Amino acid sequence: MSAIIEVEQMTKTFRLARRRPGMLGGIRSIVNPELRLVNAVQDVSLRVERGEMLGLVGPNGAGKSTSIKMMTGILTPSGGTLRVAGLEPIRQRRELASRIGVVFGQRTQLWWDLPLIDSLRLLRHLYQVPEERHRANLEQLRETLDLNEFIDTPVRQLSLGQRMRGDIAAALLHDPELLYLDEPTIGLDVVAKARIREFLLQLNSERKTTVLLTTHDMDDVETLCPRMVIIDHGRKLYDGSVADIRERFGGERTLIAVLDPAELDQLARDEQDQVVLPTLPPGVRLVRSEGPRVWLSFARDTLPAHELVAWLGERHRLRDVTFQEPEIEDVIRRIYEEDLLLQEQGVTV
Ligand SMILES: Nc1ncnc2c1ncn2[C@@H]1O[C@H](COP(=O)(O)OP(=O)(O)OP(=O)(O)O)[C@@H](O)[C@H]1O
Repeated sequence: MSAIIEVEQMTKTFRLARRRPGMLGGIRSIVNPELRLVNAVQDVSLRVERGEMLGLVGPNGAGKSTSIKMMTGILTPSGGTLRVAGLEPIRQRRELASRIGVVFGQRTQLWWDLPLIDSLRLLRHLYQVPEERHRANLEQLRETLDLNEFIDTPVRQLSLGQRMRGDIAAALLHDPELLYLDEPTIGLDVVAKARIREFLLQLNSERKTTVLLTTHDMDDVETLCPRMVIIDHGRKLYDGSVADIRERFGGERTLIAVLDPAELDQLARDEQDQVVLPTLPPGVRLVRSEGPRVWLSFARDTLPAHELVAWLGERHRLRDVTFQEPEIEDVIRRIYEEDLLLQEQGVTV
């Protein structure tokens, strides 16, 4: 495989003038500004192979957008080396622009007052796409993104989901090898989100376009990205699969067992009329019961799931068992709230 993004120790420090209070302070701040440094991105190294779909996640202010802006040549890094599609983003910004597509979910690159189709035609000249290639791409994107019903509508009248589809089409008209998406599903309803995700999967599998997306929606990552990178306080804290992070920080699993109804009458009940199992292996808790169904919670490192099933099978007549993993959304929230990755890596902030 060959890398499309190679970033070594990318760093960005913003210098902000701190305003002193009061009128006199305001004047002093202009004459003799007191500077405050914001370490937005600190020593981030990242390698992305061609054809990958990578999710960049992290809490607000973590440094995701700043990282993407440096990788697209919009912002000059304070340190580190960057190569994207074999180019240096700042020095070869124009060349890079013709090789990558960028979508910022909160902003649009379309002309607000023009019908969508006019924007899509204008972009041909901006990116200098050969006419025939542009025509073929536009035709295909109209079809796959289902743009036809609103392509003659001015952009300002489009719904958020329609505008996002228009923006994605605009970013792909010049056949980029790499597509950056900054929060592509923000504010969209479930149907619109599903549509965008389906399209991105198709784009990646058919055209082999590399996709790098930032998102707060863990469903985006679970559906689209075999690999994710977690950034917090400007540092890369995790690089791996969603399954792995769930395994490491997922806390407790739940086993739902359906008992034989004939056995239910023989089991004790508590004051809420919930079934009480006489014994359970150490580390396993009965969380609740409903009819013949019991919910058992257990830490993934206390005992393997199959052993718990075998243990129950020896003592009860089981009709069915299913497992529930913690929602990835909850796992990630715990990681942010409890600074789990920062602590693990001994980072103090
Ligand atoms: N132009 C700027 N000038 C000064 N500080 C900035 C600038 N842009 C970003 N920052 C600061 O850099 C840090 C990282 O911001 P960034 O926008 O990259 O975060 P993010 O992970 O994209 O957050 P969000 O999920 O909220 O979009 C924040 O502390 C932010 O206030």
